[in-house]
Amino acid sequence: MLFDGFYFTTIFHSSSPSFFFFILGFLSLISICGGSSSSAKNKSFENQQMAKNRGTAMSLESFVSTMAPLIDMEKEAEISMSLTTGASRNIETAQKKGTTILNLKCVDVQTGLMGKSLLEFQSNKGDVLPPHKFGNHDVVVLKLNKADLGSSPLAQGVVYRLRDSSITVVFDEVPEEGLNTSLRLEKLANEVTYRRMKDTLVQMSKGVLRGPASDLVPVLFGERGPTVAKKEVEFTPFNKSLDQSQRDAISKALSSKDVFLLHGPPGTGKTTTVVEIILQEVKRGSKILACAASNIAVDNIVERLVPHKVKLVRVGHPARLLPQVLDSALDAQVLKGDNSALANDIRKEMKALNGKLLKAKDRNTRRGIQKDLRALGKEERKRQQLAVSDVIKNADVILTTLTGALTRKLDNITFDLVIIDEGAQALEVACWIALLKGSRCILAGDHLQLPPTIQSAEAEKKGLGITLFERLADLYGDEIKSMLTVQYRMHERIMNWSSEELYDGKITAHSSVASHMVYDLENVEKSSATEATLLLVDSAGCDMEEKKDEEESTYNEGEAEVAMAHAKRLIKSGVRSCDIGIITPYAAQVMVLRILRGKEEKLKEMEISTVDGFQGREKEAIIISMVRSNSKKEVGFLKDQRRMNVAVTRARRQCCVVCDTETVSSDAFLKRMIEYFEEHGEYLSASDYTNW
Ligand SMILES: Nc1ncnc2c1ncn2[C@@H]1O[C@H](COP(=O)(O)OP(=O)(O)OP(=O)(O)O)[C@@H](O)[C@H]1O
Repeated sequence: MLFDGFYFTTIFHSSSPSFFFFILGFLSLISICGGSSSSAKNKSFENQQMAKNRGTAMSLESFVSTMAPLIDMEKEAEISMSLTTGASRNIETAQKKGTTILNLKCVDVQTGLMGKSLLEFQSNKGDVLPPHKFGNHDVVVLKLNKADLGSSPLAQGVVYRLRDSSITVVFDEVPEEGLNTSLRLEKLANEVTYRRMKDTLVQMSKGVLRGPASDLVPVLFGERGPTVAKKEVEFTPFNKSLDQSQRDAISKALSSKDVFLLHGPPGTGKTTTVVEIILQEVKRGSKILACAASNIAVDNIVERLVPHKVKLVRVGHPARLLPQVLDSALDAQVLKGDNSALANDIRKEMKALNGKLLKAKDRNTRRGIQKDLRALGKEERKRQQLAVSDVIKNADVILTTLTGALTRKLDNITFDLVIIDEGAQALEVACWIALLKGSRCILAGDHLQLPPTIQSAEAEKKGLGITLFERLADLYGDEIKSMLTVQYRMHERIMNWSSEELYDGKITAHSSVASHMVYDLENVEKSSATEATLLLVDSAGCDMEEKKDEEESTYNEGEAEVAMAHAKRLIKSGVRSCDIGIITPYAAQVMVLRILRGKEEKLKEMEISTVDGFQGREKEAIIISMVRSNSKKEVGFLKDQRRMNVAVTRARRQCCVVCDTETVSSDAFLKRMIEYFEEHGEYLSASDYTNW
């Protein structure tokens, strides 16, 4: 059974992709990016986006009053998608929607992640899990399979690992009973995130003008212009291989006194540059809060800082961290501290006293023990808090997700600099959680890739999706922004399409990648499959119409077969399956592709994902299945230029697009893309694969 295109169908009403501007206190929506016209080739998207408009400044007050209801809308939209409090009151419906996984058995229990319990679940039948919307780091509850809706859970945990046939969840403790029976997992709406954003808005409406960000707030709301050091800061790089655009950006960042935007198109070393900025700032004696919207982006920075022996701490739930950064985790460092050892001794003492209390018969003795226990409890909490604050105070760099920055552990800690990576993928309100803690900020990102995912179409329409990065780029333009211009991922033919369409042709390919080919990879032979850099496989006229599943999500079985066939050709020429990725805008198509992959042992390691799920990643060879093929020539959200930009730029050495050119060419932007592939790449008919 196929099912819903998940949120993508509901979130992105991209038949008219639009960006919206605020105008002084009133929410005024001005579309600056409607459907492309056929003569739009030279009208760069970047220019449209960057149309400088100082009139778009928005007051703090109007920001708060506009965002508060939008956050509520977004929260409601997320909750209505979840089972327990949402509209779907039936467990089978919830499984269909993907918010519950029924009929599970616990197949493994392990201890790890600083004393937590890792439980692995598989389907009772032992095969692939049913289609679901669970993702890494989601908060879930475990229940007996047959338990009533609304019944209390056996335990609440965090998703740690997801495989096609199993899901591993981290719990604080192993549930005492029920593990031997049939179980189900329910995904919870993440209300904490919304609460934290609302708390931040409240904070912004009150005392920010006295807080650490008091000088920053007026600049970010356009009341006062940004300032820079009189003399551009010179520096000796730690990373000797930085290119000129990276050096220029770092110098500009170090010279900025309040705000700087690092614009990093795909593969241009944005994180490399962020890491160098952090190292330079630490050298200057700054205390830095480094954040990103996602855990993985935060961990990427941690991983790259560790070899430089920076005093850093990663704040966050251990289940959400990459295993390789666990040593940097706050919990791990706290355990090593003196105060933590003391707290531990106190807990032992309390355990012994509790034993005595159970045996004590005399009232006075009992009272005395209880008094001691209270005092020890207080001391234990104090030592525990001290252990945490010792680590935080000692660190030069604290790294956490944006929402993680609201933890009590960071209360009253102020920073000289707040750095936000993936700044163009974070809600502005979420950015403010971190920004309120510092007097200066640097945002890194690319507003020409996909923006944050928004569940509520209405909230999106009313401007929730406008990122701070985008807003500041509009407000101040190049005054506060530098773009990285050398990319280290793609063959230049793959890059050129993106560079011309979205970045004014300003990107160049580094010589190490400019002409690299699939057949240059170890053990890969030259063949018709590996010789192409760009490959267009056309399904027009091949009877491969798209279909809709019962929840109106789109898939295309014919195209999926063709994408698989191309992957098999690559593997036959020696390409490792882990070096290939198939991406598609539609989640229903992901399911079709995964079912096909399940039939082929040699394709096991090949990743299949939505485009949105693959942002920030790369593969040697990428196969894009566009799905849309219909007589009305509807292309839906394929026409969002940012989504196609992300899709194509995931490829290092080969990008293969499988599509119905007759359908997708109805959109001018996609038509130009098809023409580019035809002109600079190879063209095959889908029938060349089906008759293979
Ligand atoms: N100056 C440089 N010289 C050589 N290689 C570089 C340089 N800068 C970045 N790279 C390499 O380019 C690759 C991408 O770098 P990085 O991960 O910093 O990019 P990014 O812009 O953050 O990526 P994404 O497009 O996923 O956002 C990495 O392998 C990195 O080592």
